[in-house]
Amino acid sequence: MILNRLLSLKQALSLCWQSSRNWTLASIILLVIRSFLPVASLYLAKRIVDALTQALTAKNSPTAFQEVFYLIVLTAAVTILNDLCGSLVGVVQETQSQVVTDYVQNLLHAKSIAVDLEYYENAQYYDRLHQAQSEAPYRPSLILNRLLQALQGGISLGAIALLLIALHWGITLILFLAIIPLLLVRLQSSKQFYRLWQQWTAQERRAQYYSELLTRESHAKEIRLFQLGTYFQNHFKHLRKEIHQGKLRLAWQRFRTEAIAQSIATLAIFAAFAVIARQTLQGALSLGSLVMYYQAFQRGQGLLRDTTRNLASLYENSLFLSNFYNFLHLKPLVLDPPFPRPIPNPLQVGIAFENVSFRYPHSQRSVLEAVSFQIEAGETVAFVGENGAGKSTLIKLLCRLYDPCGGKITWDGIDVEEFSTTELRGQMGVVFQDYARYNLTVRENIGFGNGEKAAIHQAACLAGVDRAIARLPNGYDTTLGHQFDRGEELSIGEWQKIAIARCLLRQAQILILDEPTSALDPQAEAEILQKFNQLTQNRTAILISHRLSTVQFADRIFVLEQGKIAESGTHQNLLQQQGTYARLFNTQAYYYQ
Ligand SMILES: Nc1ncnc2c1ncn2[C@@H]1O[C@H](COP(=O)(O)OP(=O)(O)OP(=O)(O)O)[C@@H](O)[C@H]1O
Repeated sequence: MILNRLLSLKQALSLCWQSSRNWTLASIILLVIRSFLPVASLYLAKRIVDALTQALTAKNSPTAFQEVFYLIVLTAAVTILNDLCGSLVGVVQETQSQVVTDYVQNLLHAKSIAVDLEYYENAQYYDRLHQAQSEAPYRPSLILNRLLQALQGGISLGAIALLLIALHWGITLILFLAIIPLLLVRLQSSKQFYRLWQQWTAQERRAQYYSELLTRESHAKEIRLFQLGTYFQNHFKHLRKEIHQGKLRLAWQRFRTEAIAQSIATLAIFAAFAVIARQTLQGALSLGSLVMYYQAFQRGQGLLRDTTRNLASLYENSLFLSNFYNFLHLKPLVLDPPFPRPIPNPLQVGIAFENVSFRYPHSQRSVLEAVSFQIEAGETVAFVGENGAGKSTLIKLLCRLYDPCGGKITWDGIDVEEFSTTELRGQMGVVFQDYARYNLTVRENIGFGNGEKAAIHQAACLAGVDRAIARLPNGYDTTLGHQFDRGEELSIGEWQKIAIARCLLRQAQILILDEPTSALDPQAEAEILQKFNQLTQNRTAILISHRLSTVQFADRIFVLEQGKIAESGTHQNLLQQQGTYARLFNTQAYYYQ
């Protein structure tokens, strides 16, 4: 346990060091300077009182005021230096914490990209992500600051302890022991807070979800139409109230235990003060020493209190940071082989599914069962089937967003697990059913920094969105969506065409269109289909669609039923077979008559 905490501290410090060496060094230098200043001013106060007492006894000594004046100037200089360092610490800490926060955010983003898609379909992942995202960015610099403050307090305390030991070692020991209950109480409540915070994560996330529902454009229409606003607001308020009540209960509990522990420490200080007051009256101590010891007690108590707070905070921060490391240590399951094989380019034979079975992680339901088929290089195939038959799942497996639970997928006979995932995915141009809409310029939406102007324009023409782009105020440089200033919204069909253009721009060997024309008007659909041969020239293409008119041009059509290939053949073959395809086609054709 203690080892884990120490490891967390070490990791946090190395994060600070890696992200901001110079600022970390500056913090350490300021720490060293500020550690010795309180003791210096204590010592100077003693010297001033003693010099004054001597001057009063010696009466009219010409050098007496000179010495006192010199000591006062020195004390002023020490105080100014202390204030200056205090202000500098503020600047250094703020800058450093920004640098560290950005660094940690970068690590979080890099990990979010690297983890498998599976994690995004798992509530525990979101809990972890939320915990890491909400706490990790600022905890490492807080750890460094607390550690520096604890060290600074420790050094100052050490120096004060040396002063006090000269007075009486027993008193010093009692003063230090008296603070231990406070330290234990604070460590305990830090642990308790962390435990409760972990329990609150799911509630916090749910509350955040309600808040997003209420504030995002995506739900704005339905919320107004179905009058869901108050419903979500009440849920949000209820959850927040529960969390607040939990926090308040903890704060009261913390207050009660800390008050008792704090009183023990204060009583010890005043008992010690009574002892030195008695010694002064007995003439064993000078008045200057009395002042110095009194101040030493006061500062010592303050420092001890701060140090316990810093230690408890260090402990708490290290607990919170452990979530971040848990997140960083998530292991991807879709792995690259140690020595990836070059990907066949161009594909000679084709792609094959050999007895592929699949079940989503955390699900008992089998989605694909021993599915086998071959897609020849350059061929255009289509997958059709009812909702939930497993069509999109096939595509996810093909892109290695998941690996099959049984069987294998091959390219020219080589298992796809032998290729680098990045290279494999680089060979695929995919338009998913739930394609993304980026609130960026048209050019970025299609090219993302790749592709010449002409190539982007050509992709837009092929996808049939060039005319819509021409109507936008800044053409390809128009920002799309409502998120940012002067953004222009497109229709769903136009967004879909932009996604198709994005896919076409990639020089991918395999073109995959999952419901490519679901939002397109009949004219646009007809145009895309006419161009389809041109679009898939020299490429292998996979088409998924519920509109059977869209797929009849495919070289071969596979009908998926409950995770199995039920039929396959050309459009004409399948119609002649009088099976599921013929039934679905005739049903659709009937409604068009
Ligand atoms: N991420 C997931 N986790 C668990 N189960 C999933 C996940 N995605 C899909 N499924 C399940 O897998 C089955 C197949 O889903 P899939 O999306 O492949 O169907 P589909 O044939 O593409 O359907 P549609 O025509 O509606 O797009 C469904 O029963 C669905 O509930």
